[in-house]
Amino acid sequence: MAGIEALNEEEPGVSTIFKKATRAVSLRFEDVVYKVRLTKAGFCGKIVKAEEKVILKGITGKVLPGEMLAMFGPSGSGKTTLLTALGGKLGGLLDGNISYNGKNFSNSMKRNMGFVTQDDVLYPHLTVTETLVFTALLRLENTFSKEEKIMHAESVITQLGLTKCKNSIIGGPFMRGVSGGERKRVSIGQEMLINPSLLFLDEPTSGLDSTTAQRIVSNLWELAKGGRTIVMTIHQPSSRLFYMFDKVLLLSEGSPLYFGEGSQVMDYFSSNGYAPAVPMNPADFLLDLANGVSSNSEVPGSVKQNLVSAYKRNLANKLKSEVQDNIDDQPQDGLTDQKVARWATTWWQQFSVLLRRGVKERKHDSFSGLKIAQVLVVAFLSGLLWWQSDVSHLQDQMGLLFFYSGFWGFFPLFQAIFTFPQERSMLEKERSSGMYRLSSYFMSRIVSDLPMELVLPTIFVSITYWMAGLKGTPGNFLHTLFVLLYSVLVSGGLGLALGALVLNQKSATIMGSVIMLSFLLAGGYYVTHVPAFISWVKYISISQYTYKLLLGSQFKPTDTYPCGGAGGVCFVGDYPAIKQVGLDGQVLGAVALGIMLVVYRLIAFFALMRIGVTKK
Ligand SMILES: Nc1ncnc2c1ncn2[C@@H]1O[C@H](COP(=O)(O)OP(=O)(O)OP(=O)(O)O)[C@@H](O)[C@H]1O
Repeated sequence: MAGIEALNEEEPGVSTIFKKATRAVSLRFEDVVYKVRLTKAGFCGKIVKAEEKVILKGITGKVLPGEMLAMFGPSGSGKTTLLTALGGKLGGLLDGNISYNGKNFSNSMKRNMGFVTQDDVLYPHLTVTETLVFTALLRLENTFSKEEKIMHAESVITQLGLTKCKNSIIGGPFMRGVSGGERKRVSIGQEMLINPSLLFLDEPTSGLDSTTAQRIVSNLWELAKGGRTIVMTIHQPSSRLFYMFDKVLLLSEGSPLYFGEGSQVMDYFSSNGYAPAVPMNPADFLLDLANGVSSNSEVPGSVKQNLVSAYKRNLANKLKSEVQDNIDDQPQDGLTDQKVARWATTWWQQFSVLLRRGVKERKHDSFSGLKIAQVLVVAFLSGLLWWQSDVSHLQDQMGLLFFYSGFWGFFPLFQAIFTFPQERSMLEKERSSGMYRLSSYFMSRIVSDLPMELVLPTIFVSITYWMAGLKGTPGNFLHTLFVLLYSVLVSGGLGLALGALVLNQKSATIMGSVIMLSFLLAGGYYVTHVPAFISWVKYISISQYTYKLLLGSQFKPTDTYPCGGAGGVCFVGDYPAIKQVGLDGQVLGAVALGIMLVVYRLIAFFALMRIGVTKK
């Protein structure tokens, strides 16, 4: 392992933390079979055909503390599926036994396990240090002080060779940030922070140059030698990487072709009549075999068939008895779910860390110049159009109030509708690793979005109200502003609920437009004589209640407006279009909006509960 030492010399500080695993975990899996049901939808989405596809066809093996297992196989051979199953993240039609120190997957195991997915799920605007510090604050137990948690994050930065880019942002598709290799190391660092006893990694080296790949696998090798159990999928590692793996699993179309010592894999295939014609990288040779390519001039199908039969003949039973061996002699750490608290930190800690992280991540987006410009342009334009209108143009003033309810129905709805579809993968990743409660995440998200939600409509009303010459007393102004802010929160809640229910930006946007348009049409401004069979829509219309409350903020039934010419006046309450909506029932309108405000948020919360649920 001279290569590893050389790399370690380059990185002072390597191995100074987390030398040993806190817990030893032996992972055993026996006859793991995974099926999916493929459905074919016919007319109107009706399922006309359902068939089962077997993705994993009886995989058996064990990985002990201190060992590193690499899973090889062509694309689509089932590596990620097996990794996900072993990581306790796969439900559905999964058969066979998977045990961790002889026990089923549990909360205590979840807290001791790291899982690095193939795609890096990271916030693009946070720096490397911020990303790791926030993760440390959320994932490390309260036996560490805040300063110690931050120190751990910094040690991981040093250990993974990220010091040079620690203050760079992660970046994203439209924003230059750290390199792909550095991003991958940040993802691994997030898992290393908790000093996991069991670490799963899905293609940690894909897309990286061989030196960076070597560095990452060396780090993992070191972690394994500290008593951890490491399982990874990997595509075509170089030969020097290949020999770092203690154990190797070769898959082809879901069937195992080999499981055992990495150092013996070439001998095994030679003894079965498959040896490379020229010296070559063992990983390339294994991949050729799994693809049915051999120098033995056989037809591809028969190579795979022969190897599957050879596995059944030579390895299947041997492995099963090895997996059963010493099954009761597991590392005993006495940790049970009863002894391990479900969460590493308190609700309040989670809330405040998530709030700070959310504000940092979204400050660019929330107060983007474009958004502010959009609101300012519309505000000044409507201020000019309604310039110094007065009660003699009652219909115009009603039009402005209805425009308030429409614009501030759509705007917050479309701000909020993207929230959860965009956060879905982050929520999935973090919730499945038991990082925080859904309630602390949800509350932090709502609170961190509040400033933007409330500041923009306040600016808007402050501009248009005075330009348009609405009632000039502070009381009337504040009344109008509060009604509008209240309605903004309700529309935002509807957006959150739709986004959380559908989790798809496109569908949620279409649904949002249709619903908001229906609310607007039923708002009482465009049509006042609605047939009885459809008039119920107004009772669920945010626009109708907002419009009613806005009218109430400006007019009393006994207010007068000029009518009939020659100095005649009429009561505002008798104006037909106002009479239809009614200035009475203001409290009921406010209560109805209040109910919607709560209900929409509850719907969003319960809809999110399905995200990141892991198999127990
Ligand atoms: N839920 C599912 N429904 C249908 N097919 C599925 C499902 N999950 C996995 N598969 C199929 O199972 C096979 C194995 O997928 P998997 O992602 O595990 O392969 P892989 O070896 O990790 O591939 P890659 O190296 O490209 O990541 C693929 O053919 C995939 O399309």
